Amino acid sequence: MSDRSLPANFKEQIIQMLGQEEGNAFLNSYEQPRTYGLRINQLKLKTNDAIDELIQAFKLRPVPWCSTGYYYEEDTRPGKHPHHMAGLYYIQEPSAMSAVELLDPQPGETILDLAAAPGGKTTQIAAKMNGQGLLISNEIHPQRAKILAENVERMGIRGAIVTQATPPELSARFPLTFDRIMLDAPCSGEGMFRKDPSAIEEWSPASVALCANRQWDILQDAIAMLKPGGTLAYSTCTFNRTENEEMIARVLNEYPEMRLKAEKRVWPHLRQGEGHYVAVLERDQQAEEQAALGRTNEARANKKRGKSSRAGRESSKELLNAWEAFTTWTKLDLPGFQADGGIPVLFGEALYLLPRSKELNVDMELLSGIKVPRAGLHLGDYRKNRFVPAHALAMAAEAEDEARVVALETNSSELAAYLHGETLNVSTELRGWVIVAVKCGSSSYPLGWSKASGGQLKNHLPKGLRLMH
Ligand SMILES: C[S@@+](CC[C@H](N)C(=O)[O-])C[C@H]1O[C@@H](n2cnc3c(N)ncnc32)[C@H](O)[C@@H]1O
Repeated sequence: MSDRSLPANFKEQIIQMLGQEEGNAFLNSYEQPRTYGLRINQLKLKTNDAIDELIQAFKLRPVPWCSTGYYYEEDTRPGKHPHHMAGLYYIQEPSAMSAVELLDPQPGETILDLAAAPGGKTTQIAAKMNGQGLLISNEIHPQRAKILAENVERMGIRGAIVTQATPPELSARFPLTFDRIMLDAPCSGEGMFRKDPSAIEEWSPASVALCANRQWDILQDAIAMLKPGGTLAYSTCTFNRTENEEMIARVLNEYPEMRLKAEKRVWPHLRQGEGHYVAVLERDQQAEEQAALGRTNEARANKKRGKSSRAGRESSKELLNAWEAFTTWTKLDLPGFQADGGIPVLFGEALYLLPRSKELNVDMELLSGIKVPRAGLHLGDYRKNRFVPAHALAMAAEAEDEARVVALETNSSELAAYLHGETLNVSTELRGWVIVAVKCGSSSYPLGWSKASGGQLKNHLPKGLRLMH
C-alpha cells in the first residue's frame, strides 16, 4: 500500500508527533510489505531438531525482542500447515510479542489477561508460566471468546480458565488479586493499517477519543484487580499519544500507588514490525497491603451473584463417578498423563480440571454469574457411565502419554485424510482410543483422537476443526 490511502488527519497527527523528517520516514514505511511472525510453542516443542525443521520449512528468522518469536516468509503459509493444527506455534504479529516479554510472567503466579482474544498474548503468557500457576484469560465478546478457547486448547494449555465477562464483572470478583495483568486494550488500530486496510476506513479522530474513553474504563478495573507489588502491562497497536502515553500519565496522576517501570514502542520505520506500544506499571507493595486483605474478603462476600448458565459442581456423587471413570480410563488409555495441579469440576456431563495457584483458589462460586467457556482443561465427558476423552485432552497430552499412537508424516495422504475427517485403515490388532499425531523432528505431536476397531480408525477430530477441501 502507499501512504496516499491514509487519512489526512492521521498523517498530520504523525508529523506533529514525530516531526517532519521522522514523520516522513514513518509514512514511507507504508510502501514496505507488512511483516509476518510466529511464536513457537515451548509447552510442546522441546527438541531442537523439531525447531530446526520449522525454521527450514517456513524460512524463519529470529525476532530480536522475543526468544521464541520468528519472522516467516509469507509464501510458506504456516497457518495452513498440520504443525499449526498440532499447536506447535502461534501466528502472531512480531511487534505484538514485545508486550508479554516486558510483562515477564513467572511460573506459579496468578495472572489475568483481561482482553485476551484471539489469544496471542495469552498463549505467550501460558508458555512462560510453563504449566505452573493460574491464568485467567478473559474476552468480552462471545464469538471471540470461543476462538480464544480454541486457541488455548490447540496450544495444549492446561492452566488457563477462559472467561467471557466485562471488566467490572471481573473486578467485583477479583479485587487486588493478580500478580500480573495483561491489558492489551481495544484501540483505534493505527498499527493495523498495513495488515488490514479496513482498519483505515474505521479510523477517525472521533474513534481515537472513543477508544481512549473505553481504555480508561478498562484500565480502572485492571488496576482494581492488581495486587500490591503486582505488575500491569498496558499495550495497544496504535500510535497516537492519547491512547498511549497520555493514558499512562492519567494513571500516574490519579493512582499515586502506581509507578511506571518501563515504556516501549516498536515503530515500523525503525524495527521490523507493524508497531506496538507497551507500558509496564507496578503497584506499590506496602501502601495497600492491609487494605488488600480486607477488601478481598469483603468483595467475596458482596460480589454480585447471578445464575450461571452452566452450573459447575465440585463435589457430588456424579463428580466422583466421573472422576473415577476418568482415572480408570487413563490407566489403560493415557497412562503417561498426570492430572495434577487442579480440582475436578463437572458441567453437565463435561469434566474439567480447574487450575489453581498457591494464592488463588478459583471455585465455581466465585465464577457464578459469568460465562466460562473453558473452566480449565476439558478432560472429557462422562456419558452413560462411560468416559469419552475431549479433544482438549489430546492436545494437552504428549504422544508418549498414550497407549496407542498413529504417527503420520506431514505430507502423507493418511494425514490429509485424517484432517479431512476420513476413516483410516489400520491393523486389525489395533483397538480402542488412539491419538493421531504428526511427526516433527524426532518426535510426534497429537492432532486429535480416533477409535480403532475391525481394522478401521474412526475419526474423532471435532467437525469444526476438519479441513474442508
Ligand atoms: C487488541 S484485542 C486483544 C488481542 C489479544 N490480546 C491477543 O494478543 O490476541 C482487544 C480485545 O478487547 C476486546 N474488547 C472490546 N471492548 C472491550 C471492553 N469494553 N472491555 C474489555 N475488552 C474489550 C475486543 O473484543 C478484543 O478482543
